[in-house]
Amino acid sequence: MSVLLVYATLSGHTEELAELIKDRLEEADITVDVKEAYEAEPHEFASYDLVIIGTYTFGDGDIPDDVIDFYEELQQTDLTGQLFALFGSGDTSYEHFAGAVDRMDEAIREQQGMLIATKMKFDSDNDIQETEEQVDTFVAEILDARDQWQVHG
Ligand SMILES: Cc1cc2nc3c(=O)[nH]c(=O)nc-3n(C[C@H](O)[C@H](O)[C@H](O)COP(=O)(O)O)c2cc1C
Repeated sequence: MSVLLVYATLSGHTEELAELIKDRLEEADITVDVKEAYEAEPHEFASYDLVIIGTYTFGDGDIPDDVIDFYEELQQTDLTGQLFALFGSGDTSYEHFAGAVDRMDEAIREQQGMLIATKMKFDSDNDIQETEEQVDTFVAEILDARDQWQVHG
């Protein structure tokens, strides 16, 4: 079973989350390839059982500039049968908390991709304990859905 984890970060929160998620998955003997969004290509998704995408949010709940090319390409890719999990770092003081995660969710659904876990939004104000608890919940849901990966993998 193999996972592609694509992330984008500006100040490091999403990168930290990506590392925690990767570590937890590797502890469960899952191979994880990590790429930043600017170097990832949606046409590679089909080589993986699961694609995890993590993004921060910029502007007014928007996809950040360094994710735009990846996002637009994803919007033009047939994602039928492809499995995803989504997470992102944001700040609850903004009107659209982690809005880029919702934009990504919409794009994946429009292209017939499927989310296997509840999308996870992390508040950058959270302390490490709260963050680790959320990561554990997110990864547990992904691991619980492993049967679905095997069907598709
Ligand atoms: C100009 C600007 C706009 C932002 N807009 C939003 C927003 O609309 N919603 C949100 O949840 N966070 C927003 N943020 C907060 C970042 O998404 C948040 O700090 C996040 O943790 C950054 O992740 P990173 O450390 O991986 O770069 C904004 C930050 C900046 C600097």
